[in-house]
Amino acid sequence: MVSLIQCTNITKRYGSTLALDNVSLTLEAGAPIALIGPNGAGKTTLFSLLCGFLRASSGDALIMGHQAGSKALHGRLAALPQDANLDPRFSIGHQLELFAKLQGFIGSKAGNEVKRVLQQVDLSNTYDMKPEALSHGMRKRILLAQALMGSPELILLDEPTAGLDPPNVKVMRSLINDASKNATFIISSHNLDELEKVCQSVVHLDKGHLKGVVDIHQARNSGYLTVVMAELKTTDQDIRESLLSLPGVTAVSFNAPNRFVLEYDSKQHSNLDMLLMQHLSEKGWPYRQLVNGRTLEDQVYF
Ligand SMILES: Nc1ncnc2c1ncn2[C@@H]1O[C@H](COP(=O)(O)OP(=O)(O)OP(=O)(O)O)[C@@H](O)[C@H]1O
Repeated sequence: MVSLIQCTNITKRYGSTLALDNVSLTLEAGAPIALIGPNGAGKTTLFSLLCGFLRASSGDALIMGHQAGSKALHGRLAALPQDANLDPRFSIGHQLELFAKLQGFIGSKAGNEVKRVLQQVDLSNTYDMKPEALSHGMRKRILLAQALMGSPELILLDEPTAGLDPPNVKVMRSLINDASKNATFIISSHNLDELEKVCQSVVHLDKGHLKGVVDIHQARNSGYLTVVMAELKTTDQDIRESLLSLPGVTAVSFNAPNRFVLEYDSKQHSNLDMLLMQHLSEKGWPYRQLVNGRTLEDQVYF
């Protein structure tokens, strides 16, 4: 079977800057995939290479079996760049129709496709409006509609929720969830909490290197407990020493104030959560939340 994306030894240099360093990566179609990494990690560069906007200095990127940027991918891949914008001069319907025509929709089919994608993002009423009449969240949804045009199989979204308030983030998440039944999304973002809610796997870049590809939920649920404590009068060190005495506990790490991740042998000690609750209660250390597994942030950055 042909993989959705197959990158082999991709290197990209901008002059003396090495933006991607020998990245090899295979991704399959399916649930949304997150692309993460600190500023300058190479995320936008990787997106641009996959879209065919840039050429690798060396290495190969195949998308659905075709060279990135090749004509065979026309209409099968779409991207929403981080700085994408709408033209303030034209109505939403007008500019989306133009885009539909560029995609190959002819005559009334272009208008029908625009109506279809506007309906998909629940903004049919904006057809005759100009961008200035829309909120930031609505404009992002219009840009998502543009990416959905022609029903591409692969959609790359660069920071789709940047600058959105929580209700709009939720709407965007739900739209992506619905659309991911028919397309594979790769989403680049710094919002790990949000990615965790939408994506199944994570591609982690750092300084141009591929640090790994993680299946979020599989890694999350075996052998880790995340505990958020109420305010404590004791030290992290006291808690760590005390918890390390519990059966099967191998490590306790404090990655944020009042929050720790406990690592344990889940095969031998499947009921550690119960023991932990009892232990905390005996010690008089009240906790707010106890979750099986680790957050995405803990998985990739600690
Ligand atoms: N056009 C360019 N010319 C020169 N250097 C560039 C260019 N584009 C990116 N770079 C450099 O390449 C490296 C990777 O940049 P890139 O934009 O791909 O990272 P990123 O992970 O998308 O960062 P961010 O999260 O800040 O958007 C950085 O060191 C950046 O300064």
